[in-house]
Amino acid sequence: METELPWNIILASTAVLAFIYWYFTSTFSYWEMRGVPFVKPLPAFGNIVDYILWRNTYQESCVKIYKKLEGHAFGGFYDAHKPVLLLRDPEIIKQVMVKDFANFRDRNQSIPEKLFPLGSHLFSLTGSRWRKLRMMLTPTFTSGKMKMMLPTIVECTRELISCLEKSTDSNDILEMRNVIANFTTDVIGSCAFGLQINSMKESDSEFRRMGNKIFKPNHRTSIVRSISLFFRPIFWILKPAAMSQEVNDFFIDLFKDSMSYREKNKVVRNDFLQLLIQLKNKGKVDEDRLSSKDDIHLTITENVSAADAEKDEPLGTKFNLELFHFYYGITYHKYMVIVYSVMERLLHFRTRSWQRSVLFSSWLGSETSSTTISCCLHELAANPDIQERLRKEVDKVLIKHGGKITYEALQDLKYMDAVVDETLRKYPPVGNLNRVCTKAYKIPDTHVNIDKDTKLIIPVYAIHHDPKYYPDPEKFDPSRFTENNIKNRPHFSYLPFGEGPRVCIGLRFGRMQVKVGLAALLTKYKFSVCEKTSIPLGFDPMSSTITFWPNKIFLKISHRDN
Ligand code: HEM
Repeated sequence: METELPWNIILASTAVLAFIYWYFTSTFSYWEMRGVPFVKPLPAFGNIVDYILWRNTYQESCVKIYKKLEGHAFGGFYDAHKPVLLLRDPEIIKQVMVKDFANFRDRNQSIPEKLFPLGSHLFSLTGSRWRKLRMMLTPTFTSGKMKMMLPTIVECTRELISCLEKSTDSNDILEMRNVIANFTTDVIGSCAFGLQINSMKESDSEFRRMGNKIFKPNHRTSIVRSISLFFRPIFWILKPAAMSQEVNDFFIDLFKDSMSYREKNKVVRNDFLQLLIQLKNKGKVDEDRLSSKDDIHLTITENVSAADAEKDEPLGTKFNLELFHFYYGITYHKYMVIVYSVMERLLHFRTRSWQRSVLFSSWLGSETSSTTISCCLHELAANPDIQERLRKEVDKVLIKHGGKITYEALQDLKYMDAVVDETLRKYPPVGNLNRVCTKAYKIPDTHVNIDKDTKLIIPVYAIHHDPKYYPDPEKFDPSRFTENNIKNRPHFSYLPFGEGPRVCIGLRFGRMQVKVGLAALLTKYKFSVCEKTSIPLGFDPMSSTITFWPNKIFLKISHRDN
């Protein structure tokens, strides 16, 4: 008997397939129609197939796109099916990040607050609300405040050094990413929670375990991330496990207990928690005057029209916390989120000016610092001559400053500055900067118009590895950062902390933490490569679109004189 073809099913399936094909390719003429050079996309995956399939990081996908656009100042590509403009030329980058900042004020990280009221924080805030918070925050990042925090960080190095002692006796091989993350966790514990976490001794501490739940790249967050590239609402529906009540409650209780302990026992320390207590009791924090010319770097120089200023909404009670990073599993500014949420819960009902409390949370950016220190140790181990030169400098400077790591001693570590700069060049923890066009814009001297809401990428990692600016880019060479060599490069070819009014607000805290950690380690220990060290260093493809995690960094550690 002849079976009848199920035409209705065939037609329905064809329509569904046609719709899917249309959905994933309908935007693919976007750049061609605007006369913008672009990289040919693959249906559905656009130009980031390797990232979506976890074959490389987003930064590495951008390197491939950057190379394909060689010879162009900018060009288009597709994030799955979303058109994105990639900027290559330092002059255009400067134009977007500084000169015409008013047209590109926001990041592409904004979150619909109605849908997800806890999603606002300095990194993701947009428009006038971002500007207002940024202006409030800036005075808390002055060199005066940094100087005040330094002893707390130095204190944390003692634990690091003493715990490594055992390993050096037996010439152990250590996974340095983990060791350094313990150190930066201790810094956070101490500066933000006023606690001695002792992560080195108790690497399975609850504090660490909860932190890892949120920030470490994992399969769940990576799956959510990949699927939501195709269909955005998935992002809001499939919340990664990190967003659990357990994690929130843990940090909130911890913070509450530390605060009430201090108040009851009249304990005073130079840290974030102290500033929070000040805020709670006085309604404001004593602000430092801008005390150094560098501080001006952090202030907003953007011109604000009177109309814009009038539109300023108060941050108000709607101004809630950053939990967005939980969703993407972004390892960006570790623990910042925790403090945001803790402060929200604690202060929301107690003080009308609670919203100012978010100022201090931004002080907490340790993931980027721990990536920087561990990548730097990796390079120092692979380049023993550089390690030795740096150690000699540290010795000399410490002798000059009475054997103490002081703020002034850190300023004298000039070669270390070059080593850190070179580390941040080769391994910029934030591998791509992003902006979104907030007001339609014509790229100067071209016929190209950028539509409002277009996403822009500044591919920091790719630029830092472009032989045009950094010959032999895979070579670790701190001499690239002598005054002369810096002058000979276009300014916007080095962007580890971003640029313009949205430059990293914690850059000084980050650098200070990195330099203190390195100085303490080098005075005692020597690092060398071993059979387990992977050269070159690879990256975890599950890293987020913004930051990347290096793979494990195995190094041999011994006493410096061995
Ligand atoms: C080595 C350490 C660090 C690196 C490499 C780094 C890098 C960056 C980069 C590239 C940006 C984006 C800038 C842009 O879009 O132009 C950024 C933004 C930001 N960083 Fe950092 N960062 C570090 C440490 C820190 C620390 C220690 C904190 C806080 C204490 C911090 C807080 C922030 C905040 C709040 C923003 C958003 C600023 C805004 O939008 O106004 N960062 N960081």
